[in-house]
Amino acid sequence: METFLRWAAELGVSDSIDSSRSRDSCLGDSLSVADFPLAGGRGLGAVRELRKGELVLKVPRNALMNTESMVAKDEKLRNAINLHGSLSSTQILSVCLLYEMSKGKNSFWYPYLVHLPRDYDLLATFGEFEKKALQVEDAVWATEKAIAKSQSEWKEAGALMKELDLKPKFQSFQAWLWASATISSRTLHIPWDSAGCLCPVADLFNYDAPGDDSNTSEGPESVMQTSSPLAISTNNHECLDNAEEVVLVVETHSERLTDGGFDEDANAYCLYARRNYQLGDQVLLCYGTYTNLELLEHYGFMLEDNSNDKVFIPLETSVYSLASSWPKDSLYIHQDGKPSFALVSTLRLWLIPQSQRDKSVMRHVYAGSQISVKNEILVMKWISEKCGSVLRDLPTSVLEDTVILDNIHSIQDPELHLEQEEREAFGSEVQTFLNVNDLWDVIGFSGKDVEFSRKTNRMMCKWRLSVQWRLRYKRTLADCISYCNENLNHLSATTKWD
Ligand SMILES: C[S@@+](CC[C@H](N)C(=O)[O-])C[C@H]1O[C@@H](n2cnc3c(N)ncnc32)[C@H](O)[C@@H]1O
Repeated sequence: METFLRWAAELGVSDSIDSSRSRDSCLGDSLSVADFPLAGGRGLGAVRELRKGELVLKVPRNALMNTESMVAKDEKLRNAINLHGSLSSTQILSVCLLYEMSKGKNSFWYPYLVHLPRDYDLLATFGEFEKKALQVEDAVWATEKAIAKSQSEWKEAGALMKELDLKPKFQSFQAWLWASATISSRTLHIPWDSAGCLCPVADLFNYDAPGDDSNTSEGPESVMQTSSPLAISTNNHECLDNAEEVVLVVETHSERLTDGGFDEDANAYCLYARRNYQLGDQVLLCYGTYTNLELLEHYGFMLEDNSNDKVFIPLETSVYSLASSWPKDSLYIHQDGKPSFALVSTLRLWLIPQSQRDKSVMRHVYAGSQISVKNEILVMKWISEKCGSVLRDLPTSVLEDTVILDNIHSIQDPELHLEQEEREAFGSEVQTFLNVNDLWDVIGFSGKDVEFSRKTNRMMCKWRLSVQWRLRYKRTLADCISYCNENLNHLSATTKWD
């Protein structure tokens, strides 16, 4: 890491206001590399108090790794790419990255490349077992789509990789998955290439979800390359009774979701503090607004506490056609269990007989007000029953998933010795994992001095992510049922007095 930080300093990467001073490391004045086991692992910590909006890192253009900068240093690469103009800019960047990796120590970016992760947990890298462990149809489908997309992009890029005479290991699908995951999870946005750029040192910032502070942040634009689908709103639910307020929330949320960008005048990537930090705090970057499934797809992790998470429940086609005023993806349940403004409004309308959908009813619906207590009871009952039926149809319950996560933890813990009875009590999913990986003997060893293979470790990490994701999904549905039931109690009390 020291060699890398010295190399970066030589290129002008700096976390200091006085970037003219020559230094042994590009960090140390504002930031340092540290481990944050509970929030992204390796990341950047504050070595002093940082003020919101303050410039914390500058990476000059000559350090950025993008198609243009790689091609400029290599004529063979330039000529080959010119022959394959039909590939997307992301495919070309992936090939360039693999080509640069294949140069080993001869690559200009070698000191940076050796510190890239070896493995990723993005959906496209999931095997059959981990994919199935997601359980929820939408998530399984998103995984299949991500895998199929990677495969077809890899095949399309095959001719260019052959042209470059890459060694077979750099042409393999495994290598392609690695390169495209590196690009998906680490590139920053640049105006001149839609594939973005790899930005040494700046790609060590871990993720902070845009929260309440995002709309008042004074820092410049946010930066991560992967498109950030803007949420309709993260907290519009609180505005149920005022449709105008909802519009305001949507607008302010979409205003500022970023913490830096390429500065033409400075000819450098500039990163700013998105809030105040104390000495030792992890300094984070907002890559955009993502649900947990999107975080898994583009970055290979999820957040237990993600105010941008959304749970979609199956709705009748007639509900969607009624919801023409709201996009389909606005009909969801917030992570805290509250149904979205659009979902509640649409159901209010859907659950009232067509003959009664007059102007005054429509006005109530669009203003976010309840139509009548009777209608509101139907809405809450409907949502609660739907969530219940989704939960019942899934192969495991919240409790079973909690036990499976504990089992995964025990299997991963090198210190823990599992007694025979404990092993025999494993459920069928854990047993399948142990069978597939031939691990029954290994987990019985005291102190587990036998190490798992890299493949087993990777599979276990992805499996754990799948279980965490589906458990979070189920908890949201369970919280939604509680929310509806509370409302129902309140509404029935009201009707008693009517
Ligand atoms: C741009 S890199 C950040 C630096 C990265 N931790 C490293 O060691 O190189 C993005 C990756 O960091 C991890 N990450 C970032 N933020 C995270 C968070 N809040 N929780 C868990 N993992 C996170 C994910 O693996 C993600 O794909």
